[in-house]
Amino acid sequence: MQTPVIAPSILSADFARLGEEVDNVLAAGADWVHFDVMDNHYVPNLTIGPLVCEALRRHGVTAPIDVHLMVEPVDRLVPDFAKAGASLISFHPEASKHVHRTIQLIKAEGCRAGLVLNPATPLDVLDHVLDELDLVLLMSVNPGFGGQAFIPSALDKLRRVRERIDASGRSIRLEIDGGVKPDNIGEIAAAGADTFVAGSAIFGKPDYAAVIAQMRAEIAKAAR
Ligand SMILES: O=C(CO)[C@H](O)[C@H](O)COP(=O)(O)O
Ligand SMILES: [Fe+2]
Repeated sequence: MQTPVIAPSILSADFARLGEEVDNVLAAGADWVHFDVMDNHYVPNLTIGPLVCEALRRHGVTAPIDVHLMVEPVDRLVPDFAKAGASLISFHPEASKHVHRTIQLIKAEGCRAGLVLNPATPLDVLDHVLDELDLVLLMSVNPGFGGQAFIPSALDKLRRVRERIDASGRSIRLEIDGGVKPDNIGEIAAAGADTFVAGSAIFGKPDYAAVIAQMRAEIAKAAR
């Protein structure tokens, strides 16, 4: 297993104090900042764009910023996020007319590229592009909102994507997003995830360090 990564979703942070919230969660042991971009078109919600990403970089955030684009169309925003300081950019195949081209665009802009599969998206979207990817992001809720319950069928899907990644021989991260909590993160890790997004489970508690430590302990237990 690659070194586990904990990527708190700032969707559940206090946006009025965003810089401080990100500083606090990174000081509490988080690895990446998961940055959810919603456009009220691909998903029925509206969040934040490149200006906020750039503001976090200007604030002094040096950790990887993991941009999850829930927008349609995708390509127009890729250079803006790259300039704003995104480290990874992931997108949904349904939102791009030319998935291979969008992956190449993200990489040409100097970012790592991820493809996001919704709960009902079949795995064959990975055919012909898996070798081009740095990350596969499996949604374990339908995209659009934080605080939803983990959909159990994501576990079997994780196992199947893990097999495909291992068979590819490449170091592609397998990220899970939606309803991840200390009490289910062990079985999620055992099913093959190595990168864990959690929004409400972390920002909904007063002690971020305690939740992150509990998550790491559960992941370590699952690896034994
Ligand atoms: O992409 C997302 C929603 O579309 C969020 O990253 C995700 O829902 C995280 O929130 P939580 O951990 O509260 O489920
Ligand atoms: Fe997300």
